[in-house]
Amino acid sequence: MGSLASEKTVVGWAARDDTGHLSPYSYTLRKTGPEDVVVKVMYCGICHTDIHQAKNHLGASNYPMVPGHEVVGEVVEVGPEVTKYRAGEVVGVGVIVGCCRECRPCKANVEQYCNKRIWSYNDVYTDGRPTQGGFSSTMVVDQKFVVRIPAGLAPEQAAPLLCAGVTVYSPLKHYGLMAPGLRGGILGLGGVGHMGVKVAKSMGHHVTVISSSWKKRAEAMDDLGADAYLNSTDSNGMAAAADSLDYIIDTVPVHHPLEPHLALLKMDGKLILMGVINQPLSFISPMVMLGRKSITGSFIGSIAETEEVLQFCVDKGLTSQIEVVKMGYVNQALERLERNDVRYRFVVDVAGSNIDDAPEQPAN
Ligand SMILES: NC(=O)C1=CN([C@@H]2O[C@H](COP(=O)(O)OP(=O)(O)OC[C@H]3O[C@@H](n4cnc5c(N)ncnc54)[C@H](OP(=O)(O)O)[C@@H]3O)[C@@H](O)[C@H]2O)C=CC1
Ligand SMILES: O=C/C=C/c1ccc(O)c(O)c1
Ligand SMILES: [Zn+2]
Ligand SMILES: [Zn+2]
Repeated sequence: MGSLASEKTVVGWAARDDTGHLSPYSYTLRKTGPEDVVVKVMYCGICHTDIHQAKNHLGASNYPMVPGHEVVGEVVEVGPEVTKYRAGEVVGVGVIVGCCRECRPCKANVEQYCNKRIWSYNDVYTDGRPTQGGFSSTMVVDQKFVVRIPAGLAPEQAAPLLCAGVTVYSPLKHYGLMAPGLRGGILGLGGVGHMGVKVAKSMGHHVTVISSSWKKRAEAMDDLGADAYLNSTDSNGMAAAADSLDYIIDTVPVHHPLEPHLALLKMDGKLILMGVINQPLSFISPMVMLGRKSITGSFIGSIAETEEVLQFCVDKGLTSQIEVVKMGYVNQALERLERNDVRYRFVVDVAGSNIDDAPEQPAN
């Protein structure tokens, strides 16, 4: 309880420019405010968005930038008005750490859609400081944006649920796509996609993985439990699967054609875009008109949905498939993620990496 007497200096691993290379960086955290929770980071997942941001794919990156938004840690201190958490509890932090609390999305508890949302990194907090993410020893976060990690979930397992997990859960819930027996497609079998297979299977769906090669076929079917597998470059297989899916969760992080995937949808089917792509995607209008199909997008999930997906995973005994690495490996991990060489999520063991001892690297 109580607030820190002074600002605390911590070490995070920051990108200094659009090479996206991370190196140790010292910065100060704000003093613990009345509603703040101080989180000692244990684990942080690596999402493809961390590459987009560190490498400035969206043209809005500010440096130094400490990425990381799948954060699990231990509460080490709370502000005097914090009611939800106590020191010693294991908690999670995701993509959003602030919102206006007054707009329609905020009032509807879908604060991720608030136009005044504050991102957990590459943003500016209400006190004017840059926000910094979870590849750091410590974060200070408003209790509203902190979730409890339920008993029965290992902290490193929980990390990918805070972005990848809720990102697939939220649109399935919102669009009424949780009913058993639905036929779903997961386009792009990476961090988000593999959670898509697991969550959709747990809802009782028939799940087809749509991948860019044959490489992941055996693991998709045998390890993740997918029911069918399509290689999007196999036009015969794609044609045979036309008009078969109720929805597709599209996680591809680069420009790609939509029409071959729209053709897989049944009447009223939904193509749900997840990938952050800074170039226009295109399709001819009959591809959606002749079948009343929809193309939509979805952005992570709310804090309430994050709590729900964590409990959903406990209840269903659902785990993420992760490779745990130390912070010293983070640049290799980012490179491997970018070249599609991870099954399926890297999680950095931040607490086990002694990052406070690392000498700071000069900015380039
Ligand atoms: N909307 C939202 O709220 C969220 C959006 N995202 C975004 O979703 C996208 C996917 O994220 P994530 O799952 O972490 O990414 P991953 O890199 O883990 O997975 C992406 C998958 O897309 C496929 N792919 C096809 N072409 C490429 C390519 N050229 N380079 C890399 N992968 C390719 C691969 O699957 P295969 O081998 O099967 O073809 C790959 O495994 C990103 O753009 C990310 O920013 C992430 C989280 C939340
Ligand atoms: O990984 C989570 C963030 C996703 C995201 C979606 C859209 C967008 O414009 C971003 O900058 C990030
Ligand atoms: Zn993410
Ligand atoms: Zn708002």
